[in-house]
Amino acid sequence: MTESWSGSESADDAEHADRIVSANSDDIERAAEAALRPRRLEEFVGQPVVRDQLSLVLHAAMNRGATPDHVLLSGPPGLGKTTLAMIIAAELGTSLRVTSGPAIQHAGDLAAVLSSLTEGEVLFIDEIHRLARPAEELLYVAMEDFRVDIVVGKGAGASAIPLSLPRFTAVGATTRAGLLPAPLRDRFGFTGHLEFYDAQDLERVILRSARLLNITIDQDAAAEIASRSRGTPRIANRLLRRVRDWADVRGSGHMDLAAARAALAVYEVDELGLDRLDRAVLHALCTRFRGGPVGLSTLAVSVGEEPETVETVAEPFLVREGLMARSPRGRVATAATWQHLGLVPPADGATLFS
Ligand SMILES: Nc1ncnc2c1ncn2[C@@H]1O[C@H](COP(=O)(O)OP(=O)(O)OP(=O)(O)O)[C@@H](O)[C@H]1O
Repeated sequence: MTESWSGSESADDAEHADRIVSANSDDIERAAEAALRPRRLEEFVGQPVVRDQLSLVLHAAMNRGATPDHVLLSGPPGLGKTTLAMIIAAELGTSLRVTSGPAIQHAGDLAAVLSSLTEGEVLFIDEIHRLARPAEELLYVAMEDFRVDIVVGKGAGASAIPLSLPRFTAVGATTRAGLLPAPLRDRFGFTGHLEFYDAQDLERVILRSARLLNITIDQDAAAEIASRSRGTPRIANRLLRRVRDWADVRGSGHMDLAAARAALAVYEVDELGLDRLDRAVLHALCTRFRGGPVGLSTLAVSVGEEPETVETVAEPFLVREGLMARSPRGRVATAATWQHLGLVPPADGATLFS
């Protein structure tokens, strides 16, 4: 399988990839991740529903000697969409071409990529929801009719010359499936939704990565890292590397439970996987605003962050874990928030006891 890359990070991704519990990654981390990617479907841990459905789609097409339907993979960052795109190409025994929505500025950029495809190749379009509209329209036709219309000339004298394309499989990845226009969504014959991983599956991801990195790790240490990894393999692998650093420098090199706990304490990742920013937000909510409700901007200012950072970086996980609730009047602490911080809620507070 060959692979080429012409992508770019979104501003959002680059900005927050330095957080140890960020689900995003930067280019340096992607290099470290490459060695840990499962290469075949059977190595891909967890996500049994998507794995099974995808296996059927691929094998049915292979049995018929046909090119599989286009595949859309949706789900939060770091759950394995890029990995699955690579696996699809490997299972089909073909090569993978990689691009991304933000890397394609003009329809012509996409036309160039499409016209260089060879028969049966897989074209991976990361962040497909960020494709420019003219490129999107070109993609509809390419996916449906395996054709691009090259426009020659301008204005009234312009004409379109159809160029037929080899049959290919498009694999789109998106963290925001809801932003995809329906005509584009409809051209994918199969959509796989990746879910957050449970602790057992993350433990398997960690044990597998440890094997590949030649690290010996106790099972309870792997379980400890898994339980702090926010349901995300990318975070699990990152925490594993940080625990290995600790074990090598301050420990005996062996990764046991004590080493895992000590390392994660150094990196300020608590037992629920919250980091310093998450805890600062919750602490301010409870101690400065008596559990809320408080507006996002006021809350953000109180922790010295931009509202957007609190909203996009800290809040989704806190809400998912039931540690914060949104109400029409602002952000509100829950019973779990007070409990996690070891604080007692005020008797007349607005805390949600759900
Ligand atoms: N099911 C899995 N089994 C083992 N490792 C996995 C699995 N899913 C993801 N990983 C690991 O997690 C890392 C991140 O995965 P990947 O880059 O595929 O995520 P992504 O969903 O494409 O993220 P993004 O949306 O940021 O592009 C990879 O290094 C990969 O090794």
